[in-house]
Amino acid sequence: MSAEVVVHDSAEVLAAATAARLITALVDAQSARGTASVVLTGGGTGIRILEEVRRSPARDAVRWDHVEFFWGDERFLPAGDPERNETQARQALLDHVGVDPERVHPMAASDGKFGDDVDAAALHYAEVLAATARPATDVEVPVFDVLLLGVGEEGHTASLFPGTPEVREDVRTTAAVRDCPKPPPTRVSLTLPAIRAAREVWLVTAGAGKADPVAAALGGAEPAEIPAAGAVGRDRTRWLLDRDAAAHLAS
Ligand SMILES: O=C1O[C@H](COP(=O)(O)O)[C@@H](O)[C@H](O)[C@H]1O
Repeated sequence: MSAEVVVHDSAEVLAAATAARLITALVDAQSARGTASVVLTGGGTGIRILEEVRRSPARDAVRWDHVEFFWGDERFLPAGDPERNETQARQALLDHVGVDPERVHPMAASDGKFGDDVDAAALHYAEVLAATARPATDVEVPVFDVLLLGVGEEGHTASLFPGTPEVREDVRTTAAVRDCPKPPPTRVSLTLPAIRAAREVWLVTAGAGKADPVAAALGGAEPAEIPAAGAVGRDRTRWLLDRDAAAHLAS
């Protein structure tokens, strides 16, 4: 199944249009199944999308207390640290809509019950995912309706970086990641098998610095070299880009 590519004029339009898509996808999932399940991403574009959802009057079409929230990756920092993806997502959206705290599933913080043991934190998140998995899935994760991902300048997605053992992981659903080239160095990430279990994977990125990894991923790069190339959904894979990020795609 080939990926869909949508190019918007600017990073602002990309964020607003993706927010509109996300609201619609959540409403559609709730109409079909009662609840919706979304995996959030960090990064500049990912958080801007959540801010656009917050600003949209259409956000009230979503039953936010019937949305299950997960994260694709987390920076392993103390709770409430401004660099944590969870902190940023809460400030951008989750603190402003009526979420059910029981349905919000952040990855552990470095001052939480596992202390600074990032392996234990990653293992625990795999257990959280398995606990909400449906029996029908072959990978022990919930069937995510939409899994949002960013793309790094070197091709990373979630916290799966090029040339690392974590991007080659083919059994476990989460990984502890150390020595990341992008700070902070210690993180927890979903693995590619967990990402590929989602119904829809949306890779959302903007800026000229992303043009090379985007072109490489869509040109068929090996996931071990460009991890974003390995992020595909069961039903749909969407690349949502601004013009700068799409600049090196063949027209
Ligand atoms: O560190 C991270 O970076 C990526 C990409 O972020 P961006 O600011 O370059 O868009 C993001 O996808 C990931 O969740 C985050 O932890």
